[in-house]
Amino acid sequence: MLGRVNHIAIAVPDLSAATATYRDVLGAKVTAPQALPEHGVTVVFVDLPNTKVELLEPLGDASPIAAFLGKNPGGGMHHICYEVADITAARDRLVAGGARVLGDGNPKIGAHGKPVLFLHPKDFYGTLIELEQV
Ligand SMILES: CC[C@H](C(=O)O)C(=O)SCCNC(=O)CCNC(=O)[C@H](O)C(C)(C)COP(=O)(O)OP(=O)(O)OC[C@H]1O[C@@H](n2cnc3c(N)ncnc32)[C@H](O)[C@@H]1OP(=O)(O)O
Ligand SMILES: [Co+2]
Repeated sequence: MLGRVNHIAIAVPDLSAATATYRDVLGAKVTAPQALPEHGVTVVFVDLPNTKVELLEPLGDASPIAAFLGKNPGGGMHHICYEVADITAARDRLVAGGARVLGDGNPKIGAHGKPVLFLHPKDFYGTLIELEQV
């Protein structure tokens, strides 16, 4: 069911500072910020030879990552995104197996313009999983 790792996400308190660190200290290529109000975050992507790193900061006062940053004020690893070929088939298989799909269970369009879903971290060894249909 799982394909490539599409991205590893790091929640940060200050996206422009984190962008500057990845660009200037780590010498990486970083995309321009993308505001995603429907997801309550602003993101940038660090382009790497074999995957991406997503840096994200809260957007608006109902951000799903606010509590995470409250517990990790300096930032921290937030989620891993795996690619899947058929996100509804993956969701149905996961739900049948007892996994919790977050939100209303229907895929939403993510930063790459593709359908995404999130799986509860408590079902996957303390790791928030995002699935992206490619
Ligand atoms: C889609 C656009 C973009 C893209 O790539 O295209 C993105 O990736 S946007 C990413 C931001 N959106 C989301 O994260 C949506 C899914 N997340 C959620 O629904 C919430 O963040 C949730 C439910 C995972 C946690 O919400 P919250 O922290 O408010 O709830 P709790 O405090 O009750 O947390 C429950 C429990 O889980 C632990 N937790 C929370 N976040 C994480 C995490 N990222 N990784 C691991 N564990 C996490 C939290 O500490 C609580 O544990 P407990 O032991 O009970 O204290
Ligand atoms: Co993501």
